[in-house]
Amino acid sequence: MPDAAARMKSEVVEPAMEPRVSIRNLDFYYGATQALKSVSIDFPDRQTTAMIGPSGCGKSTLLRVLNRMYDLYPGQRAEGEVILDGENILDPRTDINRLRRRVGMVFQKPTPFPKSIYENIAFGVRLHERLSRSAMDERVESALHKAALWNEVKDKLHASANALSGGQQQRLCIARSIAVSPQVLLLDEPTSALDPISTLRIEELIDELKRDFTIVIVTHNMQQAGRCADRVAFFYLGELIEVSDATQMFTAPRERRTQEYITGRFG
Ligand SMILES: Nc1ncnc2c1ncn2[C@@H]1O[C@H](COP(=O)(O)OP(=O)(O)OP(=O)(O)O)[C@@H](O)[C@H]1O
Repeated sequence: MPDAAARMKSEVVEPAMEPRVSIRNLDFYYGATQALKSVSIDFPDRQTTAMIGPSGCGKSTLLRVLNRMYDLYPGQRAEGEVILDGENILDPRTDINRLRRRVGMVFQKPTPFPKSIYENIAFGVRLHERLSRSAMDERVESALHKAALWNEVKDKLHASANALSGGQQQRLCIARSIAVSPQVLLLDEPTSALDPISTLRIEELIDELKRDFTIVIVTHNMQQAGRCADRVAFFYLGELIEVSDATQMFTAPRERRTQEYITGRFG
């Protein structure tokens, strides 16, 4: 593959819509190990971008950069630019609390707090806003509606979130993230711990949510990327090899390595 990665660095494929996030020449290091190499990519507003690639290629690392999660770990550092609404979020002066409200994240394994369903949502909202009791009730209900969970939990809002099924817990985690009205929603393999029916519900939900949010999803499942994503980015060994709209990516990828990966020849 002659210089495919090098070409990508200079030739950022223009998205069809205004980017919500623009990443330019992003390098990321775990101590001496470089996990991302000069990555440049745009995440368009109100679209879903799926990040695919073999284990260890840097997908989760890129998500962790988008909300500065790596800040919690000494020795991890990012260089380059990640522009969100005109602001480079890698700037040390960035208000991390505000950033995490603007960029929500949902993890592979559902991670509800050991609290009631209601409190799982209200807790995060209180970190950022002071709402009256009735305004909070409305916020909780609206987030649960948006996460397609309201009908299943409306009669047991004060029951423990731990009593929900795995799929319901994951939708609760999505409700918790969207309750603070983020601009970007990061989903790190959100269905890999779920059964096929719950997976389908989350995929339908992602389709609904992209009307309001910019969504970036990491998935190992090519069918899922094909079903959910408007655009797909293929990473290999820390480099962005190719980013295209989903149809092109799965029917006529430009790079040989992408084709080999999506047809299951490695990874
Ligand atoms: N805490 C860490 N310390 C050192 N190296 C790390 C750490 N976390 C990840 N890495 C390395 O960074 C690279 C990228 O890892 P990352 O988790 O981003 O890959 P990934 O594409 O998300 O993989 P997977 O699909 O298996 O989740 C890998 O080489 C990995 O070994």
